[in-house]
Amino acid sequence: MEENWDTEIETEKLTYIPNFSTLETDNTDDNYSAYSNNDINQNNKSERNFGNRGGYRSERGRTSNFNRGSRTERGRGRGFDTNQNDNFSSERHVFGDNDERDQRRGFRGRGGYNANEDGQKPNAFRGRGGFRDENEQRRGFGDRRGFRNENGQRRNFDNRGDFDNTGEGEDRPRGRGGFGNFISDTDGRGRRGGRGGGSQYGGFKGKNEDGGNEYGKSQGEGADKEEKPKKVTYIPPPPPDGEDDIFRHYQSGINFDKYDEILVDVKGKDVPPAILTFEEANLCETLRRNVAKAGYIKLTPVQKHSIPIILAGHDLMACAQTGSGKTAAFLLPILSHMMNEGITASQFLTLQEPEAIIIAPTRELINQIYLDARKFSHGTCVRPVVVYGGIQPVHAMKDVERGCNILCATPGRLMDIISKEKIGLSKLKYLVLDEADRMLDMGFAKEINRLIESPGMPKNEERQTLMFSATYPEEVRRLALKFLKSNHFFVVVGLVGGACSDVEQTILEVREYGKKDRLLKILQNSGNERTMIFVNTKKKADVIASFLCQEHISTTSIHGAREQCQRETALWDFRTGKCLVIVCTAVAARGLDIESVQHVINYDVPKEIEEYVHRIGRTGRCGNIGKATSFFNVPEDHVIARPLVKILTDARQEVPAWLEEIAFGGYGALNSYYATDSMGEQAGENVSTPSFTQDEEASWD
Ligand SMILES: Nc1ncnc2c1ncn2[C@@H]1O[C@H](COP(=O)(O)OP(=O)(O)OP(=O)(O)O)[C@@H](O)[C@H]1O
Repeated sequence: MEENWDTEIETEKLTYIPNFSTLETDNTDDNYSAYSNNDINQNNKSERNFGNRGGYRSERGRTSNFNRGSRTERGRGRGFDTNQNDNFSSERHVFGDNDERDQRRGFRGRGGYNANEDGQKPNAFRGRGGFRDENEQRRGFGDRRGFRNENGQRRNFDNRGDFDNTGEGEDRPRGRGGFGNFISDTDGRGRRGGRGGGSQYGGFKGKNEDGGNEYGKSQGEGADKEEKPKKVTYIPPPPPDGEDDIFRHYQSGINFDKYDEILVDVKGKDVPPAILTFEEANLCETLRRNVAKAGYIKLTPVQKHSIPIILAGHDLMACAQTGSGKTAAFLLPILSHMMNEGITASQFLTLQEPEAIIIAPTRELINQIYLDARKFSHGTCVRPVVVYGGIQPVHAMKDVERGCNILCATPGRLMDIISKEKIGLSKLKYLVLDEADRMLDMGFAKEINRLIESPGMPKNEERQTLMFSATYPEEVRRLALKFLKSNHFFVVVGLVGGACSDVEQTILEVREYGKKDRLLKILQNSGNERTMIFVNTKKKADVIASFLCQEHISTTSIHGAREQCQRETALWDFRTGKCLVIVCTAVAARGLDIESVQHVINYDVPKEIEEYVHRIGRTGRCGNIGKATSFFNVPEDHVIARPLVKILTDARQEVPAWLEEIAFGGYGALNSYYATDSMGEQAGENVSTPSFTQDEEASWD
């Protein structure tokens, strides 16, 4: 989690400035996930790709995509279609058989990669120059490129790398070279097969490595020993400036008014009375105007109860269902205070002392909160700033120096910027932990403790501490007390940790080997629904995304091993509808507010029930309805059966009998399940081992 800021600054060199308008037409930087490598791309965009022989076999052993070209009959004439110079970018890639599009295809049976659209100009891998044989003659990706093998010979996207899916669906990584790093063995051989490998920027680490390799720390056995830490050069595009963009919002749904029926419990003494309208909040004129422009007419329950408590200067822990407006519940009273009491931070001081610090666990979420803060403070003198991992630190610091009243930050970057004495804490009045239970659990507790103990941090009694989440496991609630005043309030809208009642939940019993087929059927039958698919590992996210691309479903992915630029592009593609499907890890489970997500699919059921609640809460937001489908693989997921049944029951959802039996039938039920599974097969035959272990995305920041 700790980021090596010095390294980044020392080697600072701006190489890439994305521009969303370009990104739409030029996908060069959103190559598909792990394969993508801006490192390579930015220098010579045409020289990237995938080996036509490095194959990805489908579950039944058919070689469909990333084909082994000349080696297999079926493979001939197939491969990647890229209409543009991108690889694996979400939408344009079609992996099909011969058709007109073949003209421009890379990775064809014999042809290399005609990177240019017109096929005229040979970029690296054109003509017959694709991958040849194992003696490395006439191998595509010419010898000007990286990807050496373990023996130091240059190798590109060797056919021995990549993905071979053996028969019954175990996505088993093999591979020694090139994009072997895509899915590599645990032994690390071939991982990141050499300099220039995709792994440094968004490539994969092996199973036992942790996420977020934004500095390209290469640790695998097969890693090039000379490899230096990579600098972070990404500068996110400036947020949109026009009013239309700043205030863009989606409509609240038909169930918005039903929020009023949810019971609210406020624990604490002398509770300030709830407000019923925005007028009662006594916001200044500019804030009121901004609230109206944002499309807010009526308060949600968490807003009704939290705003007066915060305005009265109290500490607060608030729990309300996903998508019910918690962000505005803390932003509006903080801004209102600032407007009434005045702000002090001034421009062009190297040490900025913000009045408010907001922390959230993921980069994308903190950015979203920042955009909300920017929206509500539009036209005022309050200046919100955002800092998070994966972007050029110098850029972030310069932005802070321009003046910072509200600092939105991920914890690691926050601690870095404090230790660099760019941010002082002596004027801090509000400390907000969004997704508070996540911020206080094992993943981030150390950072939060360090923050609280930082020099200058006002004591509990001298600052206002606000915590928001849809879930609060009991042990976290106990931990939270340490950071709150003793007379704090606890607002509970509905049930603590309850799922959003506007999401229709379906639990399907699916074994590991059957998940792909099931997923495909669901997506093929669902028309054009915007869908988020959650898996438990970064590797699997890419595997499933490539599988869906192969099946002509425009898909992108977001996870901790992708470069920040790619993560943001993926999210943008999904938000704008360029890709209808996004495959995600836990990194996208919390807080993200994306319009019209109709369906959440838990391809893997998460290990913790809280994450389940947050994941399915990406749909059914702000009174809109949504649905969530979860593939419950009994051998792997039985542990979560009981809390899952509770969540379903509390949300008045149907509980399948088999799930109830597993949840409450004890070992007997499980044993009988193993003895004869639902398909009537004998014990053991179908008990799959997980393809991948869950790789905790602890370093989200
Ligand atoms: N009073 C309101 N009227 C209309 N829209 C609202 C109102 N309050 C919030 N919204 C909108 O509802 C959506 C969800 O809000 P928000 O992201 O704050 O939810 P949340 O409770 O923080 O969700 P999560 O638990 O997933 O983080 C946003 O698009 C937000 O702009």
